[in-house]
Amino acid sequence: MSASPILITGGAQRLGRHCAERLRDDDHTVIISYRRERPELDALRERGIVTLKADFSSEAGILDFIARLKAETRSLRAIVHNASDWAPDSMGDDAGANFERLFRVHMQAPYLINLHCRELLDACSEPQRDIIHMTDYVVRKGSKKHAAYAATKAGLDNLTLSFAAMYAPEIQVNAIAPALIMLGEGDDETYAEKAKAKSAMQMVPGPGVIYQSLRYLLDNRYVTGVILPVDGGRHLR
Ligand SMILES: NC(=O)C1=CN([C@@H]2O[C@H](COP(=O)(O)OP(=O)(O)OC[C@H]3O[C@@H](n4cnc5c(N)ncnc54)[C@H](OP(=O)(O)O)[C@@H]3O)[C@@H](O)[C@H]2O)C=CC1
Ligand SMILES: Nc1nc2c(c(=O)[nH]1)N=C([C@H](O)[C@@H](O)CO)CN2
Repeated sequence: MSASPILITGGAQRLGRHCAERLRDDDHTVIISYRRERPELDALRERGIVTLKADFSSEAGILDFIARLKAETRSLRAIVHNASDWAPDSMGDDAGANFERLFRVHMQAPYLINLHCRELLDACSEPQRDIIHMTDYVVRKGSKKHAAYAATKAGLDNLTLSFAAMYAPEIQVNAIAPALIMLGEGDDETYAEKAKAKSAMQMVPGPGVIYQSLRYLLDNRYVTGVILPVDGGRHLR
């Protein structure tokens, strides 16, 4: 079992949960952050996954999480910035608040956690330490309905390059840029067919392809500053 835990933010469900469970299968110690308590968290706790509550919608909330993370562990093997809000653009009075909320979870939280938790990665006794940002294919093309989401993910994309340069050679910093991986609960067959048609592979692969990508980055000592597309060939359509 690796001595230093791997942190996955937003690990209570979907891709983050899948990766947390697979990391436990691969004998890593794991810490996840969650925003909302729910019964499903108990199964993760029963597997020895440490769950820390976190709300990244304010700087104070981000800094409070960092303080509690530092009280929980003295070192980290890796940090996976997975927490995210796929909120559509608002055209009403809350457009600014919507943008700010997405800025905080997609950009300010990774930025402050990377800065304040470098010491935890440096304290890891293993030769490789990683930071992985979950971005999105949409960074390349923008979005008519999720412009704030795409812009703040683009900021996270760029932070990958800055932190890779700042933290080399001790810490590797990379991003995974997915396109459609999992459908949402409310997505019907019509949406699914339209979404599948957007990529050359024409499929909804499920979270396994993300864990394969995370595993590649965690196991490769010579990759940093890379944005790894996992998008079924969206750019080919
Ligand atoms: N699913 C897909 O097909 C795709 C996913 N991605 C990216 O991959 C990653 C995982 O996707 P997916 O599993 O669908 O993500 P989810 O939409 O399920 O979000 C993951 C978690 O983020 C947490 N979260 C959201 N806002 C905040 C906040 N302000 N503070 C703290 N936590 C917050 C939520 O916590 P809680 O539930 O406790 O409120 C949620 O469980 C994301 O970064 C996403 O942008 C990119 C392209 C496609
Ligand atoms: N935080 C999230 N980000 C994204 C999600 C999601 O469910 N949560 N889903 C998508 C879509 O699958 C999109 O890629 C379909 O084209 C994007 N980001």
